[in-house]
This record gives sequence, C-alpha cells and structure tokens, in this order.
Amino acid sequence: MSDTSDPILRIEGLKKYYDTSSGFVDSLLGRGQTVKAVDDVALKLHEGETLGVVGESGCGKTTLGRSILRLIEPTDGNVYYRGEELTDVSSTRLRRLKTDLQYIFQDPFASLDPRMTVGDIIGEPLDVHGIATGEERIDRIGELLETVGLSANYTRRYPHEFSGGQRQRIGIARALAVDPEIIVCDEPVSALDVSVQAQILNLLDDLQEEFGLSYIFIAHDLSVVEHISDRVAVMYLGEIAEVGPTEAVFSPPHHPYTEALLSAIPEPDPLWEGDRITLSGTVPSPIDPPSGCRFHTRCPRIIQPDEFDLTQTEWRSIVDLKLHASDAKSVKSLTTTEEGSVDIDLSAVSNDQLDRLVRAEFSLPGELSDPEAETILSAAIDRLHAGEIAAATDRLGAFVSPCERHSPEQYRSDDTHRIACLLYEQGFDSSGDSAGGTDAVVEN
Ligand SMILES: Nc1ncnc2c1ncn2[C@@H]1O[C@H](COP(=O)(O)OP(=O)(O)OP(=O)(O)O)[C@@H](O)[C@H]1O
Repeated sequence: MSDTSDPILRIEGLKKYYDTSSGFVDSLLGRGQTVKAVDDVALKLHEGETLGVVGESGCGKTTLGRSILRLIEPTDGNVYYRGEELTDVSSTRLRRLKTDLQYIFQDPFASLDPRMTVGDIIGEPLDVHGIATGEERIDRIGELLETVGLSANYTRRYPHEFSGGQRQRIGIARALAVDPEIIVCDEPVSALDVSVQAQILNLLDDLQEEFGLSYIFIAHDLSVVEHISDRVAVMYLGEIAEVGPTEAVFSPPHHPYTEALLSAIPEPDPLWEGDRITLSGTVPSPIDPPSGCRFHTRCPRIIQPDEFDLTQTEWRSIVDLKLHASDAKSVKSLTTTEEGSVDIDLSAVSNDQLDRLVRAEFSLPGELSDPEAETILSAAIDRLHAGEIAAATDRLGAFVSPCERHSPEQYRSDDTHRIACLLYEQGFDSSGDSAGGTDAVVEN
C-alpha cells in the first residue's frame, strides 16, 4: 500500500478542543479551560487496510475516532471520504454518507440498549436508513447474526443473555447492517478476556476480507495493534508522533515514544528485545501542553544542546529537575528524604545535605560529568538551600533542550513512514537554531 494511491479517507488539520467551562457565567469570567484533545492531525486511510491508532490513555484516540465520523463536531479541519468533504455536504448527503462510515464501541456492555432485543438493535439502522422492511428485514438480521458467528435464532433475546464477546459480535453486526466501507473500531477488544479477544480480532479480519472493509483500529494495547494493523499511527497528547507501516514503525522503533510503548508490552514481544523503558513523569495535561515537542517532558532521548557534554541519563535528570522546580511549591518536594528521616526539617539541613537529597531525588550523580553544567546545578541547589525556588529555577533555565523550542516537522524516512522527532529531522542542528531542512510533510 503506497501513500501515493488515492486514500478512501483523508484527514487534514483535524482539531477537537473541548471547552471545560460549565456555563455562560464561567465563559464570561474566563474560567473555562480548553482541552486540546486532538490538535492538528493529518492521516490517510487506504482502501481495504487497517490503520491502528495507538497511545496511552487520554492521548486523544477516542476523540479522534469520533471527530473523524462527526459523532462529535470537530473544532477545525477536514475529513474527505472518497474525495468528498464531510463537513461540506448537506445534512441529507451526510446522513447517506454516514452509512458508509460506522463505529464500533469499546464497551459491549454499555453500547447495547438493555431494553431492546438483539433483532431490534441490529434492525434499528435498517429502519433508520430505510434499508429493509418486513420479511427482508427479518432475513437480513438473521444473515447479519450468522455473519458474525451467532445463531439467527437469537433475534428475540436481550443483551444481558450474552457474554462480552457475543455482545461485541452483536455490536459488529449492527455496524455491518448498513453495508459500510469504513469502520472505526474503538478499543473493540479491551473489555474482553484475552481468549475472546483473539476470536473477535479474527472475526474482524475475516469480515475485512469478505467485505473489503477499511478499519481505523484504536487501542492502547500495542500487541493488539501490532497484530491487526497494516499501518500504525502513534498518538501522543493530541498529535501524531509517528505513522507508517507496522513493521517500519515497530521493527526497530524510531520515535522514542513508540520505543517506550513497545518496551512496556508485558509479554515478551518478538519486536522488542531491549530493556523496559520507564518514562519520567506522567502524561501532561492537554489543557496546557508542553512547548516544542510535546513529548520532551518525558522523552528518554531528549536532545542536549551543544554547550553541554553530559551523559543522556544526566541530561534527562537535569531537565526533570528543571521542570519540577518550575512547578514546585516547596523545596521539600524536590528532595528525597533519607531512610528513617521522612519528616526531615529542611531549615536545619546543611547545603551539602540538601545537595545530596536533591540529587538523590533526581538520580543525579554527586558531580556532573560536565564541569560547566555542574557549576550551574550547584548554584541552583545553593538557591534552594536559601529557600529561593524562583532563583533556583532561573539558574536551571540555562538548561534548554532544542526539543523544548522546536515543534518537530514530520520527517519522511521514506514515502510511507513519518516521524515527528527532531532526532530524525534532516539537517537538524542541535544548537537549536536551524531545525528543519526537510520537506515539511504533515499528511500521512
Ligand atoms: N467531553 C469532554 N470534555 C472535556 N475533556 C474531554 C472530554 N472528552 C475527553 N476529554 C479529554 O480529552 C483528552 C483525550 O481524551 P480521549 O478519551 O479522546 O483519549 P483516549 O486516548 O481515547 O483515552 P482513553 O483510552 O482513556 O479513552 C483527555 O484529556 C480527556 O480527559
């Protein structure tokens, strides 16, 4: 599958911002905040392929899937289905087009109305879109049940009479009822037992082959995505970090975020032979995402500017200290207390003791390998000892990664594989003044 063929679905500059103000007064007082759940996403889906979308919880996968199908209104951007812009068409045309674009929900327990029979659940889209009535409708429902591996006799039963896997099959039959071209599968197996997961994945595979379906397959579980996807898009904080053919993305991984996700798969994975990578910190808030590369606050491979010559571990730790200091309410929150001295009184500790406590908290050595960096760090710890967090933060401000200052363009490693990381940007100069030099390709 090549990037040059006409895609069945083209997504450009898609944004979904949620406004968290709870009403008119909040908006008036500027109390609401904007959650940038999906922020300028460009993707392509080719006919008959499965595009996996993977990322940690909260990175915007569901919002992306729903915005694509306009189950929620995007804030900005375009979605073209077979060249037709979905936000541009009349409501009648959109209703028609929506039969081609279906959604399978994560939770087979919550997504089926418990008061409706299976026949009515699957029959509803047939009624809404005037697809079949009477005998034809009954036959079609039976046929759909059999297509997903259930008995045609189940039409009078209710969802509670079925297992999780069977309910997900019913959800799939409902999506198939309108004879779609594209299905967005939103974590379709994550609520199911592992043994059942494989059956549903196989079913989706078979259906794809039989009906020529194209899937966008959303999951946080990389091993599932790896298994089912032709191409994979890795999402971080509302953006696409990397996209490409599954093998190219995972074997070996390129983007440091992809690498960390891959290393975290619990089972031994054929595509990952290294150690587990623990990301520092938690996923930042999409209300105020980090500057530059959004992953820089946690990236194990964050770039060091030319003026320092630290080990990568030292550099990561220094940046962690800087980030924590800028948010710190107290000096104590920047220290680790030695065993047995949890309630240590920081006003009574010497500069040397504080120095040790801060370095221990951030896994910094007693002396940094770069003397200039060591001088800055020691001066910052001096300020902390004086209780001056702002002054310490100021000193630590000398440590600036290019990754904080530049948003990476999507580097094109070949026609199909794009990586949004400065490490892969051709002509990137780590002094941070001349990022770029690539074809600024943003469409995937
Ligand atoms: N209706 C909403 N209002 C405000 N914020 C929202 C809303 N829905 C989602 N969010 C926020 O948008 C961000 C992306 O959420 P989303 O559910 O799309 O992520 P996800 O990757 O699908 O996560 P998960 O796997 O946990 O569902 C999160 O920070 C979430 O808290």
